[in-house]
Amino acid sequence: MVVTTLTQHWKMLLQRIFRAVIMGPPGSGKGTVSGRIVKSFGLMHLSSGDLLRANIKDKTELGLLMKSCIDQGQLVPDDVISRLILTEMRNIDQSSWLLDGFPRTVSQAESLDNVCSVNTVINLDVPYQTIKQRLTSRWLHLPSGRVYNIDFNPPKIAGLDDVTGEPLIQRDDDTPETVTRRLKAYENQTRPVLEYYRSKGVLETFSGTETNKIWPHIQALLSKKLSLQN
Ligand SMILES: Nc1nc2c(ncn2[C@@H]2O[C@H](COP(=O)(O)OP(=O)(O)O)[C@@H](O)[C@H]2O)c(=O)[nH]1
Ligand SMILES: Nc1ncnc2c1ncn2[C@@H]1O[C@H](COP(=O)(O)OP(=O)(O)O)[C@@H](O)[C@H]1O
Repeated sequence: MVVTTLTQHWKMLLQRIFRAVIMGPPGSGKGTVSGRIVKSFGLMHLSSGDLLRANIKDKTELGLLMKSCIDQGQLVPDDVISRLILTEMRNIDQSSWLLDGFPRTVSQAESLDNVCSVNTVINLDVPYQTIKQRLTSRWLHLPSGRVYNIDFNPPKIAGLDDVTGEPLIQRDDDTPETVTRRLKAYENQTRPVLEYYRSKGVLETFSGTETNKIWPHIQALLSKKLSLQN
């Protein structure tokens, strides 16, 4: 008897390449939902924030240059992040993928469009008040990007990653003042990207305050879209 896991099942269905983007303000649950999408559907996951933090941790020239920008709650320059992401995408261009945190400006969306078109954009619409509460209790496993929350999904052992047992950190840009600046940047620079994708007919918005309530709707949408395209 052939036993296939759920992920293998979706990988078999994903013979044609499916390209998705997940958007939403800081703390809306992009990383959390991405983890679930990867687990359920086997898409490759590329997170611009994880990539930037890996560069900072490794003290690359780019990381050192971008750190102050990120710590001040500003977006890094379009040309820098577009080059970084589009280069990384070459490693996964034979697979179906999910971009998390990119594009964040209309200019970045146009750069992506010059390379390929996106099938679906998942937009997490979570109230700012909910976000502010979540981010002060976010903990991160830097090497993997796994996120925890003291209230929502605490690690099994406080301060340690469930999988590796390595220490968790709090992000320098998760202070209340910096979160306010990041929300302003979202409002001014990223919200127009939603309109950009809405006009292309690929935007799917999910509103709510709890990831566990939003997730079944995202799961249903992706099951439908992935079955339809094969
Ligand atoms: N209380 C609560 N926290 C959540 C929920 N969903 C995600 N989180 C936490 O909120 C924080 C931000 O989520 P994350 O996925 O990192 O958001 P991102 O910044 O959009 O990638 C993390 O600490 C998550 O563990 C939820 O439904 N309720
Ligand atoms: N596409 C992007 N364009 C510009 N800056 C970015 C981009 N992605 C990430 N950054 C920078 O990295 C920071 C952290 O991003 P991310 O981990 O996606 O955080 P968030 O939890 O705010 O969604 C952003 O506040 C910004 O400074």
